[in-house]
Amino acid sequence: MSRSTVIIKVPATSANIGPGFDVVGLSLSLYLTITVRFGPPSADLVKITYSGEGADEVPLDPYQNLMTRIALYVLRCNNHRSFPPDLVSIHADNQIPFGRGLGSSGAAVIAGVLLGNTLGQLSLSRERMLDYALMVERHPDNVTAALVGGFVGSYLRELDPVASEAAQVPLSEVLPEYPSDAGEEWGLSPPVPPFGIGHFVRFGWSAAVKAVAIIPRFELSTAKARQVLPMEYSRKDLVFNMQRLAVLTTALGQSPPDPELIYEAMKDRVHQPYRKGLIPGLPEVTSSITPGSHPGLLGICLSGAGPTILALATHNFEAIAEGARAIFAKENIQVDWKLLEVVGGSECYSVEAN
Ligand SMILES: Nc1ncnc2c1ncn2[C@@H]1O[C@H](COP(=O)(O)OP(=O)(O)O)[C@@H](O)[C@H]1O
Ligand SMILES: N[C@@H](CCOP(=O)(O)O)C(=O)O
Repeated sequence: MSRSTVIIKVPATSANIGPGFDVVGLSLSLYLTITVRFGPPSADLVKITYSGEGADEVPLDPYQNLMTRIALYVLRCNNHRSFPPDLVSIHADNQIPFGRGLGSSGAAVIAGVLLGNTLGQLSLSRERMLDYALMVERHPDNVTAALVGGFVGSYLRELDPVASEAAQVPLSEVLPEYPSDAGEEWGLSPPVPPFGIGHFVRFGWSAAVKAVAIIPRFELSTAKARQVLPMEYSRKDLVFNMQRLAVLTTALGQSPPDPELIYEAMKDRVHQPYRKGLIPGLPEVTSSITPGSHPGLLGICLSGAGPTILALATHNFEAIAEGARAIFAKENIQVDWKLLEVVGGSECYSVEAN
């Protein structure tokens, strides 16, 4: 009898929430859902299919696809040479748009780690799975929120020199682009993650606070949006952000939420000012849509590396989204918008095979 079908469900995330660059993340109600089917052992390569976002552009070769490459990385770190012979197919149904600042790659990384854990029957702890994810996605905000869910703050532990060196391995070595005709020996000894790289805490979240995601119809890769950031910051700008982040992490859990406090606490001087050249209309959206002009709004910022705008609000969602749409329209940018809930973290469960 073959193993039960396994479902892996990973939420979208919005990172930074204004001042918390590379520190805070929020899991949101759009999902990457993977269905993993098993059957009689065979030498055939697993068949990958996609539906939804990115289906027409994502590689379906398991040695090229981000999710299955990560699963293979986890397997090989745990002495499994390849995908198990009873793995028949993987279907990914994806609601998270690519390259928009809603954590599609973070979700794919977490899905890949959970997949590797399932395929190898490894029983990794949640903390250990985070170590694997952080070897691939080096900023913890998206992957931690996608794994554990909610409004989450995280830091990377300072590692001892040996562990630190292991964690600095170039991504191309952690995740080699396996050639499709890769032999058995390819990538057999990948760098195993040090233990306890990432640490996190979940903050309170007021049930009254919803997320309006205003999603421009263009992609911006996170790598490109990180290249425009400076290497150094002034003390003034760092203090500006830290003061706001300290207030924000508690303010978003208070009932009723205070718009005056939150609007100011979602301002940022560490990443948004440098990204405005990549996202026409960004400064006007974040400065002219306010709790005064749009009652119900609490705060507004870039979602992750952009170009999506995240507006946190208690009501008046459509008017807020339409206000942003009008500003982007002046820049000839079309947008879609979605009202999202803050949700729990990733799930992995078995269902009866059919
Ligand atoms: N479900 C997925 N399966 C495979 N690859 C994915 C998936 N989701 C995202 N990716 C890869 O990640 C890229 C987007 O990553 P990134 O630039 O970090 O943007 P985002 O803000 O969406 O995370 C996509 O172009 C694609 O190559
Ligand atoms: N802190 C990162 C977050 C990137 O998030 P993504 O959803 O755009 O991948 C950054 O701001 O670069």
